[in-house]
Amino acid sequence: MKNKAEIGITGGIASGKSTASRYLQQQYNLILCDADIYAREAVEPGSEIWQTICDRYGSQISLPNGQLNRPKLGEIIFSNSQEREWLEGQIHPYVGDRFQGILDRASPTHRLVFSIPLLFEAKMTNLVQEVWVVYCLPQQQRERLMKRNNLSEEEAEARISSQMPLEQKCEKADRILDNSSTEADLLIQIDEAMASISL
Ligand SMILES: CC(C)(COP(=O)(O)OP(=O)(O)OC[C@H]1O[C@@H](n2cnc3c(N)ncnc32)[C@H](O)[C@@H]1O)[C@@H](O)C(=O)NCCC(=O)NCCS
Ligand SMILES: Nc1ncnc2c1ncn2[C@@H]1O[C@H](COP(=O)(O)OP(=O)(O)OP(=O)(O)O)[C@@H](O)[C@H]1O
Repeated sequence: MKNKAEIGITGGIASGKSTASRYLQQQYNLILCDADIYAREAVEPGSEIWQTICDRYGSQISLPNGQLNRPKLGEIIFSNSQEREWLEGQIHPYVGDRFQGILDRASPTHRLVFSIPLLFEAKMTNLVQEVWVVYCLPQQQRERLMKRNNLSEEEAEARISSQMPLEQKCEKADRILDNSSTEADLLIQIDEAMASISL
């Protein structure tokens, strides 16, 4: 059993968390545990949370194969903060329990990195020893998100503004990774960080 993961990676949507955490997994053999995966697991067809969501939003929210219509759910929750908080209230306890279960089962020799987009918002800082925030400039974040998810400027802005401002996350960070230059530059900063904490 472990009390905490060595590193918690957070940041803004599309700021570069996956890029950073994948590198820690591949280059440094840390075991990567990703909140987005657990949030998807929580709403697998047939689960209790899936049923609760279907009951609330009706047939518009599921696809013919039973999976949730994620773009539709995104439209609903990113344009209405009450609905977003309701959905988070369903999913975050499941995600928190999932991380706790991993700590309970981990051997002290395992080195873990938890990637948690809403680490501060969902009050999950107690799960990790150090919080690393991946930062990029607001305009880059918007452009990367629009490009990757094929969103309009307005849709991208709604998603970004539903999270704690990235500047505020940086103030709470133990370490800031600046991803406003190239991806290669981000990886160099990770190498420097890893050298200084000798994991
Ligand atoms: C709204 C949903 C269905 C949209 O799904 P979609 O496949 O388009 O996006 P995906 O799940 O890959 O999330 C992409 C990114 O959006 C951001 N994001 C997700 N949920 C939220 C949220 N509630 N508030 C702010 N940002 C969020 C995160 O940075 C995440 O990495 C989905 O994001 C969801 O179920 N969100 C609620 C669960 C949650 O809070 N997840 C974050 C785990 S800490
Ligand atoms: N330094 C960079 N320069 C240009 N594009 C980048 C850079 N770093 C990441 N990207 C691109 O930006 C997008 C977001 O990166 P990534 O998926 O790592 O972010 P994320 O924080 O994990 O996103 P999400 O919150 O949506 O899960 C990806 O398409 C990625 O290829």
